[in-house]
Formats: sequence, structure tokens, C-alpha cells
Amino acid sequence: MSTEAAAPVFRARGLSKSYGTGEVVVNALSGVDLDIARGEFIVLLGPSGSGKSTLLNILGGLDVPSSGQVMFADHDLSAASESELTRYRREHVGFVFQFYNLIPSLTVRENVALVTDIVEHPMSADEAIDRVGLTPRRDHFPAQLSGGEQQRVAIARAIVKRPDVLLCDEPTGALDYQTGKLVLEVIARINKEIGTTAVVITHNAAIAGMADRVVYLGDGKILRIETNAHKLDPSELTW
Ligand SMILES: Nc1ncnc2c1ncn2[C@@H]1O[C@H](COP(=O)(O)OP(=O)(O)OP(=O)(O)O)[C@@H](O)[C@H]1O
Repeated sequence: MSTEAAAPVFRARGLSKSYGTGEVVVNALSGVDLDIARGEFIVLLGPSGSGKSTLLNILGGLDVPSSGQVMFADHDLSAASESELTRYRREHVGFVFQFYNLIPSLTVRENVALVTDIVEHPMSADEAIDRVGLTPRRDHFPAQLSGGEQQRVAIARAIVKRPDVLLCDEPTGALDYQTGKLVLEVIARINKEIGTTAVVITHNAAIAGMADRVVYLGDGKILRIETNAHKLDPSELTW
């Protein structure tokens, strides 16, 4: 990693999140400290209910912590207003979820171009579509595409704004093995070629091999963080 690539993008300290009140309080996150460097590829692993989505949502400005602090560069997300968080998400974050949330009546290109209209320095829709390998399908509608192709459209839509961070919650959860690998390859390529910091939630421990670091969550806490001395290409992963 270059010096520039090592600058921190996220810095979380004592991050906690509880839902509910009184006897039904759920501590989704408890005292999480985490730094993520610019350009890093992070995989979040942990059992169901361990707090992965809660952490990702806080990093992405979709949710706010109950206590503790989270900084994105020099913005304090934990102290941001709703409109500041909306601007943060719009300018800096690309989201990819398990389900693709494409607009069925719009073509691939139109789905991606929707974003280019509302952000400041987007790449062209065609470049984003090319980066996910879907140029031949750009005039097709979502229903004419496979699940993996639809997920690649969702990735194109997430990266067209040139986000600083790409946050992916179970991006391969609805896909078969081969298709899931293709989607991971696309995410790894974006991380490498554009330098977009990537945080990927998965239930699949085999995916951990492609990360710079793997963060293991359990019961709302970071259990351990492993650094991969040798990062695997998604094509080398088996599960
Ligand atoms: N809006 C909410 N209201 C109440 N409890 C919530 C809410 N969101 C999450 N939780 C609880 O917080 C805990 C952590 O949830 P979270 O979704 O972060 O876990 P996760 O590791 O992403 O799980 P999964 O792998 O099943 O998606 C769980 O016990 C969950 O039930």
C-alpha cells in the first residue's frame, strides 16, 4: 500500500448501539474500536446477530451509534444531523445489498444513470457498466438478467459516483457459487483499480481470504482482527 493509501478513512472509538428500552434492550454493538485505512479491503465475519449490519450501517451513515464516536476522514458521523448524513451517503458511500433493488422499468444504463444526475463528479454510466463487465447488456431490463448480472448492475450503480467507500451487506447471499465469485471479483477489482475502500459482510468464511483484514464480530464486539499476509484472488477461493 502507498503512503497515501494508508491514510485512515474510518476511525471508530467505543462504538455502541442498543435497540429498544427497559427489559427488552438489545446491545447490537458494544464498545467497538476500529480504524480502516483508505483503500483497504475489509471482510466482516460473525454469526447471525453479532452486529455486522449494525456496524456497516453506522459506517454508511444509515444509522447512528447510541454512544461512542465514528469519524469518516474529518467528519464526525456520530454528531451529524440527518441532512449531513444524507449528504455524506450521497457524496461518499456506495451501498450493495443482498437484493439488488433495481428499477424494473428502466434499462441497465438508465438504472445506473439515475445516480449520475444527483452527484457531483460521477464517471459516466457507460464506464461504470464497463467496469462490471456488462457493456453488452446495457440496454437490457433487470428481468432479462441473471441474479449475478443484476448484482453487477447494483455494483455499477454504487460505484458510478466514485464513492470513497463501498459497503456491501451479503452481496453474494442470494447467488450460487460461481456467480458469487464473479461478483466478488468485480468488487475486488473496483477496490484495486479505483482504490475504493471496501467493507464486505459475509457468512462465508472462505471469502475472508480475499481481504486485507478480517474483522471477527461476536455478540456486538470485535473478537479479533486478522491480517492476510497474502491476499487471494477471488478465483483462488473455494468453498
Ligand atoms: N432495528 C432494530 N431493532 C431492534 N433490534 C435490532 C434492530 N436491528 C438489529 N437489531 C438486533 O441487533 C443485533 C445485531 O443485529 P445485526 O443485524 O447487526 O446482526 P448481523 O450480524 O448483521 O446479523 P445477520 O448476519 O443475521 O444479518 C441482533 O440481535 C438484532 O436482532
